[in-house]
Amino acid sequence: MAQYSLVAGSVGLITLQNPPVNALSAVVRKGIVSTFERALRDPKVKSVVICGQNGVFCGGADIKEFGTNMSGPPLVPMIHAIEAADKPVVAAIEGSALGGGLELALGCHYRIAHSNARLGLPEVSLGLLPAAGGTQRLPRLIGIPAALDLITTGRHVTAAEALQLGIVDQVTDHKIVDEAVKFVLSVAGKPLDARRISTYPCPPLSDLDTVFEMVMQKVRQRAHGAIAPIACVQAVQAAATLPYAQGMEREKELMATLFTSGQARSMQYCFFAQRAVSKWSIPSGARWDTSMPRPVHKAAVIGLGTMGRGITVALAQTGLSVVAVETQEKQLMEAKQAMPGMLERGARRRGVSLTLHKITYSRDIRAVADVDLVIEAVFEDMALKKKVFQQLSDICKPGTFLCTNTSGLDVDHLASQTCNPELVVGMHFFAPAHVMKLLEVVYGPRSSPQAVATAMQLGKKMGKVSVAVGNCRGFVGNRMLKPYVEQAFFLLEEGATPEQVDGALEEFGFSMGVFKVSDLSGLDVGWRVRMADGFAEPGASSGPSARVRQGRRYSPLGDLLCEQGRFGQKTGQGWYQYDKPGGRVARSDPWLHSFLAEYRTRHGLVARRIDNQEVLERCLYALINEGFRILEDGIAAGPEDIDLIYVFGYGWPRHRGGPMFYAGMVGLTKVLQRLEHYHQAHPDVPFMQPCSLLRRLVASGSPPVHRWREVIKKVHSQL
Ligand SMILES: CCCCCCCCCCCCCC(=O)CC(=O)SCCNC(=O)CCNC(=O)[C@H](O)C(C)(C)COP(=O)(O)OP(=O)(O)OC[C@H]1O[C@@H](n2cnc3c(N)ncnc32)[C@H](O)[C@@H]1OP(=O)(O)O
Ligand SMILES: NC(=O)C1=CN([C@@H]2O[C@H](COP(=O)(O)OP(=O)(O)OC[C@H]3O[C@@H](n4cnc5c(N)ncnc54)[C@H](O)[C@@H]3O)[C@@H](O)[C@H]2O)C=CC1
Repeated sequence: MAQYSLVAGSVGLITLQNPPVNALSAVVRKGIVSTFERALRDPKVKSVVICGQNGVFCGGADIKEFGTNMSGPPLVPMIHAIEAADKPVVAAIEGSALGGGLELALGCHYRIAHSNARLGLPEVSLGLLPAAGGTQRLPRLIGIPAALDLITTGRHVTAAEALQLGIVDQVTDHKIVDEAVKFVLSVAGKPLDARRISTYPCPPLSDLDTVFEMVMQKVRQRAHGAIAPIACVQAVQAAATLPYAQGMEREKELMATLFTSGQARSMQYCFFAQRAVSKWSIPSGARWDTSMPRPVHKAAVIGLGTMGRGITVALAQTGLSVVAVETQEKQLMEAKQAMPGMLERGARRRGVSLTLHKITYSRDIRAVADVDLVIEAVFEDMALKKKVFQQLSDICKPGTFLCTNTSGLDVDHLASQTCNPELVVGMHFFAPAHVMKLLEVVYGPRSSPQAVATAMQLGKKMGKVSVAVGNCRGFVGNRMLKPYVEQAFFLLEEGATPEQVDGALEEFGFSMGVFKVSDLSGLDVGWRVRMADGFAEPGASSGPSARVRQGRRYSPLGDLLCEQGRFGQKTGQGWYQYDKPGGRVARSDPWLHSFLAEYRTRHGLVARRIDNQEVLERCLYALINEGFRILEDGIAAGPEDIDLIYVFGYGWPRHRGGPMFYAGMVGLTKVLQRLEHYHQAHPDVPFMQPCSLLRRLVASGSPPVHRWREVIKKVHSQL
């Protein structure tokens, strides 16, 4: 709703009230319309201030309403009425003014912001565009280039930047409503014609066509198949080239296309999934709202290689004191040299000033004696990690949480090396750890609720999307990767090329295909895992039995490349070739193609033409099938957890909502049928055998993804 009061004798104060973010639900819109009409009618009222309750102006349209039959007064005429009023209207902005919230403010004649305010048009991240005049008013107010930047990226700006851009007229540190009232009294009687943004001409730009061509090209490249950013450019182009009324028509048309698209549904699902996973619960019964995290003031990182450096930076950025331990002098020196630059670039990326960081370095693990939490990031070697955990258990003060960044080793096994296994959890970061948003918090059977809660809270503080997952080989993300990569290898055996497989995945929306990613992270990583699992064996990659391991189909292709020293980018050769070791630009490698041809001949395989649909179905459905197994095993609490892990950790396109949501969009029956088809064709590939949970869901009528938990619960209760 919207509350109305008369203040200072002549100012109508409208307060949006819809906790927690004063979203513009039907009731709120109704409240604004009726209170505004009242203010206009009342002769005592000479001016109006619009503000939000509880320190937030407005978080925009009510996203929950999007999937429903929307009722109540529409936003566009409401904002027009405000702009057209003959009494001055000031938006008093504190906290967030986002989406429809900012569009409402742009309809006001003046905008005053508290210095804590964040403003933005984030609709693009929901698969939409700012369709309450945002695409038409913002370019008229701040110019085309700045408006394109804000609208196509959805980024939020601080009050200071908003002032600089000309979005707000004044920034204050004082009480926002008091300042707004003072301000509106000071402008009483001034003509309002020049304050109605819709009447402004769009600031001219020379060579408009070239500007839009270039922007469109850049946006298309970044979009990876998402349609909203492109529609955003088209809408701003309408603002630049058409009269306001026609621009509004174009905005509406483009919005209608986006609004009903599967992409918008997927992205809105991701928005709510992100909030849902923070409300974690685990099989022991521990939950986010009943488990108290312990404060962490001082942390330690053991091992300053690729991951340890990133984790140290991410911890230091939150203001924590960090003890960084590395046994190798050379690694320690390199880390000390690299980290200031990482911190500086991080501050720039986040738009904050670089503060003094409290990192101390040591080669001696005893330096961690007084910390509250340790994150171990030494080599992926169980024997070494066990030793480190034994040492930590001896050295650390009582109650210190001991966390491991292992990519997939048994967290419980590590916990059993310590005197207090309840203090042990996995904190699985993704490379580069100071940039990537995902954190898997891995609980073992003995992890205490407090340990899980502390790791989840620390992750949040570090700006991560933290997902609580159970302990199994590879946890959620890497476990699902195995069948996906395996299918990619099989496709090469059957006639595909890395270029084709990557091309199909990139067209689907991944920023990089599976082979390019392997080259980037190092082919030796997977090779070591396969050796540890007893799949890859030295000398066993050739010969007639090379393609069968442990009674199932196996492809030794990755092992063969590693045996040749082709580890990917780091060696300059992998599935592609690079201009030098460490090179970044993948080029097709004729050697690899001959190697594949010889391999097929040696094993009596006849290359066939494989279409992109088969590539996608086999790679993605194998991965999705494993996702169902993970749900069945109770390793992930729900499909949202898996989806966010893939969106934030593995480059799954957000506009496709994550693998489990995508399965629902494709149709569970179809996914099941195709898995059955591929399993029949490849009976020696266990990953293709449809999971019984998938069968169960199909038998229950393929409920929408938000209702899968009911079916999963039933499955678990019958175990
Ligand atoms: C047939 C075709 C017809 C086509 C015509 C279509 C007509 C439609 C016309 C509509 C035109 C309107 C255009 C428009 O205005 C579009 C929008 O405004 S879209 C919304 C844009 N806003 C956002 O994206 C902001 C989203 N929110 C946030 O970023 C953060 O929540 C925020 C920074 C505001 C606060 O962050 P934080 O303090 O960390 O809190 P949480 O994120 O945890 O949120 C708390 C709580 O609030 C819920 N929530 C937040 N924002 C919204 C929202 N806009 N709507 C609904 N609910 C929201 C959030 O889910 C949390 O609730 P939980 O219960 O905990 O999940
Ligand atoms: N590299 C990646 O992309 C990811 C790696 N991980 C995991 O993170 C861990 C570390 O991986 P990376 O950083 O890639 O390895 P890395 O090889 O780059 O670094 C490991 C570092 O640990 C140091 N070290 C070894 N023993 C030590 C000890 N006893 N005390 C202190 N330092 C010691 C080494 O000298 C080395 O600098 C592994 O468990 C790995 O599986 C997890 C996610 C992603």
